[in-house]
Amino acid sequence: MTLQAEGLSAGYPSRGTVLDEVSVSLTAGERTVLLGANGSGKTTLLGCLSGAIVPTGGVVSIDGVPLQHSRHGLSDHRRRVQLVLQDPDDQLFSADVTQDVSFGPLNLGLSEDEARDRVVEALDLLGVSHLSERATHQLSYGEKKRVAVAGAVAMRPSHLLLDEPTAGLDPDGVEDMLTAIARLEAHGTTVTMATHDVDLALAWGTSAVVVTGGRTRQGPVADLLGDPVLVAAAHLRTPWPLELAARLGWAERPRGLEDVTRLLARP
Ligand SMILES: Nc1ncnc2c1ncn2[C@@H]1O[C@H](COP(=O)(O)OP(=O)(O)OP(=O)(O)O)[C@@H](O)[C@H]1O
Repeated sequence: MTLQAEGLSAGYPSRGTVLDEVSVSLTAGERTVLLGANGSGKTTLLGCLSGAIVPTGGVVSIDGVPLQHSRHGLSDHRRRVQLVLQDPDDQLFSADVTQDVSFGPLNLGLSEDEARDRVVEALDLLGVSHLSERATHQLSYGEKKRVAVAGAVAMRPSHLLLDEPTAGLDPDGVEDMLTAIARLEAHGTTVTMATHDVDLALAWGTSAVVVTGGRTRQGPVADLLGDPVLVAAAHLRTPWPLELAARLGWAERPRGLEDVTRLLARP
C-alpha cells in the first residue's frame, strides 16, 4: 500500500504557505525518515498525510485513490493511516491506559471484546502491557510516548506516522521505542518517522524526505544526507559515519558503527 502526496500545498492563515507543491511517496515496507529544520513543515506534512490537516492544494492518496475530507473518507483513511504526535500529552486524554488505547477501536464501532483484544495486542507490541491499569497522568514521559503509539497501533493501520518518536527519551527509552517499532514492522506496519537525529535517520531509514524552503526532496538516506549542499540548506548535520567516510576517502558509505568497524577491518 503506497501513501502519497502529490503537488501538495499547505499552510496556515497566520503563517502563510508552509509546503509548496510537494510530492512524497511512502511505499509499504520502506522506512522513511522525514528531516528538516524546526518549523520547516514536517508536522504539517504528516498532518496532511494523516488527513488531520486539509491541504490548500494537491492530493493525498492511497494506492492512487484520493483521500476525501468527508466524514466517511476520513474515517476510512484513519483505519489505514495513523499519526502519533510528538508530545504524548496532546494524544492521551483518557483517565487510564486501557481506556485510552481502546478509544480508537471503540470509536470504530468494534465490540467491547474486540476492542479489548486490540488493546492487549497493542500494549504487548509496544512492550507496555504492565501499564494497562495505570493512570495516564502518572506515566513517565517515555511510557506516555509508547502508550500514545499503542493507541494508534490499536487501529491496526497499514501506515504509522510517528512525529519524533525518540525525542526526549533517554538511551534505554530510544532502544525500547526502536524495538517496539521493529515489532510493528514485523507485524506488517509501514513506519515513517520525523526526526532531528540524523545519525538515527541514517542507521534506521531506507528512504528520506528532506523538507526545506517549502519544498521536499526524497531519496535514499545516504544520498540526501551525504549531499553537503542539501544538508546545509536544510540546516541539518552530516551523520558521523558519512563524515568519517568522507574524511577517510571511502567510496562505501557506512550507516553506523558496525559498517565502520567492518570497513576499518578491511585488509
Ligand atoms: N496551527 C498553526 N497555526 C499557525 N502556524 C502554524 C501552526 N502549526 C504550525 N505552524 C507554523 O508552520 C510552520 C511549520 O510548522 P511544523 O510544525 O509543520 O514544522 P516542523 O518541521 O514539524 O517543526 P519542528 O521540527 O519544530 O517540530 C512553522 O512556522 C509553525 O510555526
